[in-house]
Amino acid sequence: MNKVETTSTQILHNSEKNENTTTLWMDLKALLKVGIINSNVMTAFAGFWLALYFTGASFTDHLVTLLFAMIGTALVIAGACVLNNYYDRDIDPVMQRTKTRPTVTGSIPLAYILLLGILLSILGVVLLALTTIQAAIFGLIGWFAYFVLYTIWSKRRYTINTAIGSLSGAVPPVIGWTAVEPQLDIIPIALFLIMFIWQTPHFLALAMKKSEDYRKAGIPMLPVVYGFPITKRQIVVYVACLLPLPFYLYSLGKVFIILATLLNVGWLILGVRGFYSKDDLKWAHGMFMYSLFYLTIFFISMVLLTFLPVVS
Ligand code: HEM
Ligand SMILES: CC(C)=CCC/C(C)=C/CC/C(C)=C/COP(=O)(O)OP(=O)(O)O
Repeated sequence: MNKVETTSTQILHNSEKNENTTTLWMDLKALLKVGIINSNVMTAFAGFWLALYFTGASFTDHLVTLLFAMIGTALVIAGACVLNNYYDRDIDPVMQRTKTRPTVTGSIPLAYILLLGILLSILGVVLLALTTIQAAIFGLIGWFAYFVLYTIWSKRRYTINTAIGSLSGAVPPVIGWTAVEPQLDIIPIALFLIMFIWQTPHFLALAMKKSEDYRKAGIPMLPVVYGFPITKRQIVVYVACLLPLPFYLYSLGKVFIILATLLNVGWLILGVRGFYSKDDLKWAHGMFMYSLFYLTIFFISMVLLTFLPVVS
């Protein structure tokens, strides 16, 4: 084979290989739900950081703890997400949003996916146990709440599935805190409550957008069973319940309280406007996008504000 032919064959082979590599990477990202893992590790880090700050523990003395806590949290969440996708392999083909997952396309053998979910979960809990036993226990609680109480028990049966799923998503900040300070106090409890309440508007807005998909898959999300008006009311009530919660974090200072309250009031105004909106799906998309903006600003500002000379 002459030089030119070899080169062009190689280019073709490399581009196919590259495509397969990209496809495998995209499959793994979808399987692990990397977007949800990243943001849950962010809330776990905030819990970790605030534990250092309020106990006066040194950051440099806790570098290994930080590594085990963050990687452990990511792995136990990844394991739960992989097992959730494995369990939902019968309904995911029905929904536009989930039908390209490897559990549906078969691009990764199901046996490997099941094994991966189990191994990631075990490894994650072991790493958390290397910080404190309390962090490992909360990791197990989050895993159980997500994979057993939400995915297996409530997701396909009850509209309250979202509140049950929220128990799991509220655990990561507590994992981060207890990796440093096994004793709970008002700070991790407030972070748990904020995450618990935040998830319902975050998800119900999305459930409105995807309600036809969920109806086809037979999943009893609130907007599927009771319609948009009730869902909009629930979303606004939950957002209103966020208003008092930043005041439990008063020890973070006035700047944080003002910022967090502005975030809450902004979300509430956007929520109430939904009662007068002509385009429910556009409004729901705005509420969902605001939930991600809220989460990021809320948790990053908590950490950054501890660098202020005096947290006033
Ligand atoms: C009841 C609990 C929750 C439910 C039902 C839920 C559901 C969802 C769904 C279905 C999506 C769309 C994913 C897709 O496009 O395939 C999503 C996206 C997202 N969720 Fe949640 N979620 C919950 C809790 C959380 C928590 C606790 C966090 C973070 C701390 C979070 C962060 C995100 C992020 C960052 C995205 C956008 C990135 C992505 O699509 O991967 N969610 N959520
Ligand atoms: C410590 C620990 C394990 C914490 C769990 C953190 C976590 C994964 C929170 C998200 C919870 C949730 C209900 C996600 C949606 O699943 P879904 O099945 O409704 O989403 P899908 O339709 O996209 O599959």
